[in-house]
Amino acid sequence: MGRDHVLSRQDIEAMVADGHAVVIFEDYVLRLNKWLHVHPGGDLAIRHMIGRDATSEITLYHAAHTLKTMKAFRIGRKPTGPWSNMTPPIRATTSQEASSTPSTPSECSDSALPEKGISSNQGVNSSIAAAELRPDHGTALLSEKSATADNDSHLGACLQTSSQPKPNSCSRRPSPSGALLQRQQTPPVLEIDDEKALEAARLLPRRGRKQMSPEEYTEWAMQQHRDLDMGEYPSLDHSVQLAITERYLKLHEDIDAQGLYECHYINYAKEAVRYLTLFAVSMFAIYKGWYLTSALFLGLFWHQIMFTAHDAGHRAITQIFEVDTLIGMFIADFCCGLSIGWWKSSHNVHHLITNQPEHDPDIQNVPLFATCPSFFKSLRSTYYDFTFVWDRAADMLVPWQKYTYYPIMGIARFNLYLLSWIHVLFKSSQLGGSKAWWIRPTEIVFMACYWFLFGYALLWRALPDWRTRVLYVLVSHVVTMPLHVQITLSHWGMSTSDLGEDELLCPAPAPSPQREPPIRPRPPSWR
Ligand code: HEM
Repeated sequence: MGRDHVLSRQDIEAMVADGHAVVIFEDYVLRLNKWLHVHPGGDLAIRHMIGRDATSEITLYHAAHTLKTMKAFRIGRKPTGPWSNMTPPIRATTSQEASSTPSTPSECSDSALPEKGISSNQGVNSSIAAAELRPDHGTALLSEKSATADNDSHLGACLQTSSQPKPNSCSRRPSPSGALLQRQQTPPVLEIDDEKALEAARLLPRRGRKQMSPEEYTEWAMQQHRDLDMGEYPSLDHSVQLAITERYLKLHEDIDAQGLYECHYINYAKEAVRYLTLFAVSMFAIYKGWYLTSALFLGLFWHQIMFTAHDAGHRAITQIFEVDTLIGMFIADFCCGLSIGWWKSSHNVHHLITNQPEHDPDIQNVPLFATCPSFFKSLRSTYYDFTFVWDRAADMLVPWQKYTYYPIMGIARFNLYLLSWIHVLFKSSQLGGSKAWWIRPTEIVFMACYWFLFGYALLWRALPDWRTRVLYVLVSHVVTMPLHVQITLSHWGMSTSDLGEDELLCPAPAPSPQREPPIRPRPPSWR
């Protein structure tokens, strides 16, 4: 079978079901099984795209010469017409949670159900799908199943996988023009076994919050968020999402035409002067014995220079993978003791699957903070391959998060040291070895240099006593707090609802310097 042979949707679905890493890129189907573990962008970046049209993501993240090499992975053409995204297997366990339908009256809402008994294993407002409660509660209730009975067919249609387009509609979100649009893809069919939970979920809106069990409350709160998003943001209808993509592309073209993507290296030179001044003042203060002043300026130096590390991590300075990674490594690992490899691997996943509680490492902070109700049930992180259990510590700490947030941000840098070392020492780096083989060993050397210079030469040799050393460490690290606050506040306040595979996650500009990779285009300005 030639590489130009058109594969049917069924063929592609079968390959995904058989565990093949298959993605769509432009008109072609790529099979990346052997590439997954050597991919310089990490295997998770690809796993989140399996069964999806990854044209935007691939175009955005790769250099022009890399894009040309993609041909080697072609196994055929995709069917003509727009590709309806499947749920990647890595998200399959949580896709049930994405199967929400608006709880406002619609053919799929409670009001469309028989008043009593809902008979239906099938006909539950899928909000309960997210009530995949903790196994230790013995209430992991939900399983995927096809709709069977004829009289439930409508309700079943409300709960189909997004990879199984059905003519029946679940979505009743208005289009920007105000017309009711039909969702082309619909969420999974679920079987609910536990009558109590079923009934509880059905009654949620009618009961006071205080009367709810923790599981009911969690489910209710998650549904509130989904409802809010369904009302606030553009319709999930394919044409609307496509229009958003086109507007992003237009924006990209305009920015490009105005030369705003061009990297003016002189600006980095000016930045460098600023960084070096801060560093020089810090060293001068040490020389003079003004230790806390020195700590203050060292903290300011770390705070400022990380912005350039961020650009380098996005390959946004020279656009050459090796050069930008080396710049990032010098700044992050050598000057600041933090792993750019860790940052790249987690930050790229963050941009590919922004603010989805199970997948985006940037919002996984239980037991210290919970940024959305999904964390109230124990949640497995696909990034850390670790379950964030909602335990007694979370029960105690999270209610106080509005008070603990700033103090914890003050010492957040210590956590970054820890994550960096865990990344370089214990994880077989999530950036695959092909083009990135040298990153991990170089990082270990650079980070060791940092600790030699900061830990030994500065703290141990240059400072007079332990009291000064402790104060120096605290002041220099707390000064960087605004950086952590800025980053976390800009993310944590945004929507975390998973609205399913129809939601646009990525606009599609081509690689250019000084630009952020894809984000969820959630600002209402697109309406
Ligand atoms: C689902 C599809 C894919 C996604 C989402 C993806 C994502 C990424 C990401 C996030 C990076 C890191 C960029 C950076 O650190 O600057 C990267 C780098 C890279 N990826 Fe992929 N990738 C995909 C498929 C592929 C394929 C099929 C190839 C095969 C040629 C490939 C080859 C590379 C290379 C060589 C790099 C290093 C940067 C470069 O040279 O452009 N990727 N990718």
